[in-house]
Amino acid sequence: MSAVPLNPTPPARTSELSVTLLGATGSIGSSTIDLIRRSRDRYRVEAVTAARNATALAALARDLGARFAAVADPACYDELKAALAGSGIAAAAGEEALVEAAERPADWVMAAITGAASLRPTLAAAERGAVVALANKECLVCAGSLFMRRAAAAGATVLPVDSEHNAVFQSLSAGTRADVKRIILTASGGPFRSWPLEAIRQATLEQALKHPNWSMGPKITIDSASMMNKGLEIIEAHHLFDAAPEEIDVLVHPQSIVHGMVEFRDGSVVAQLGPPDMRVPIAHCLAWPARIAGANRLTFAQMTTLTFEEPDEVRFPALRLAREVLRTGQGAPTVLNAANEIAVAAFIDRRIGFPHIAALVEATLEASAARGVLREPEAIADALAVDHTARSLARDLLPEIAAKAI
Ligand SMILES: NC(=O)C1=CN([C@@H]2O[C@H](COP(=O)(O)OP(=O)(O)OC[C@H]3O[C@@H](n4cnc5c(N)ncnc54)[C@H](OP(=O)(O)O)[C@@H]3O)[C@@H](O)[C@H]2O)C=CC1
Ligand SMILES: CC(=O)[C@@H](O)[C@H](O)COP(=O)(O)O
Ligand SMILES: [Mn+2]
Repeated sequence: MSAVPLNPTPPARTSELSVTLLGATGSIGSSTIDLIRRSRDRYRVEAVTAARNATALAALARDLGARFAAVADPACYDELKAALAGSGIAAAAGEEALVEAAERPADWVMAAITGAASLRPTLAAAERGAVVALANKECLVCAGSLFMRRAAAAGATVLPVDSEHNAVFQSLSAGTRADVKRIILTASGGPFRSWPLEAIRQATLEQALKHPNWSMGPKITIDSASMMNKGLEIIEAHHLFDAAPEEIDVLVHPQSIVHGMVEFRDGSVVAQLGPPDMRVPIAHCLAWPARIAGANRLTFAQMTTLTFEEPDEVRFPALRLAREVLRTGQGAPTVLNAANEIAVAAFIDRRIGFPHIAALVEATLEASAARGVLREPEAIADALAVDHTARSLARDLLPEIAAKAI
């Protein structure tokens, strides 16, 4: 294990930090804005982005005094432009507009667009040497080695926002990297943690969207229910902390109070605890290496139990698939992520059942291997080409998988 996150050298701070929020209208975006609103004199908002939520984005841009607002969907441009009329805030639309938002000169960029769509804008922020608060994990699963290499070459600072990785980042500072024995990511286990396999197979969309502890966007909430989220997080930890797969363990911890731990050579285990509120890790990244107010405090006296159990890869096959693609390497993680995005969208659209999510991912991995799609991406364009091919393979396989009784 070597020393990452990248360049943990505090950025030069002026009295005001300029920030850009990629995915401003989402769950992470809202939590970040809540923190910014509490100390308006400390932050200046450069740019904000969304996918299609133009009216909400315009309202945020006006309220925060942003200079630039962009939506991914060109069809939403007119709505954004009209909602920003007279504000002096520039409006833009399309994939390149998201990259333009990330390229604008903000000190700190929150990367909170869902999915591999985040890759190009997040990389654009990293490549100009910004401090990147990385909430999005799919960009590392899609192209982690390339992303980390290019961010390092540009002198970017990548701060992990994902609660487990933020906890590991904080815990790592208790020792030297050479003395780290293992990294432990905790998992809530999701809404189906204690369900028998037969019941999980019948799980509905409404049941899958009921996360026991965290309030999050729909895609990550479904990933938590299938435990694909933890699989993606193993791959995320591999890239962020340069950790070998066997150095990363997962423990199911239904209370979501201990977010991550690091075990050192001497037997010491250092953990970060906090309420299940993303404002805690976001505040850590926003002020790093200083500290600001984040969320409500933990009340230890009201905490009756903290429990830990091994994850079950039979009831949650997505975890096994993520471990397998990490061993396979090359383009396999890219395919896993792309197929999972297609599968989750299909489940949300009620086109497939819950167990078909992992089944579609597995079938797409097999088809990709058979067609030689799993080659190592040597450039971001290669990773995006693998992502593209995997998505069309998954779409082609979808009717056959949906018809299967699992
Ligand atoms: N929520 C959480 O607590 C946590 C989230 N994360 C990660 O952070 C990221 C964001 O999650 P979350 O905030 O929950 O997601 P949400 O669905 O709540 O928000 C996603 C944001 O990204 C925008 N967006 C979605 N798709 C695209 C696209 N294709 N192109 C451009 N913009 C897009 C949305 O815009 P619009 O509103 O227009 O749809 C919205 O602003 C994910 O990668 C997730 O895994 C990690 C740890 C915890
Ligand atoms: C808040 C956060 O970091 C999520 O990734 C969370 O961990 C999801 O919960 P699960 O542990 O159920 O996947
Ligand atoms: Mn997480």
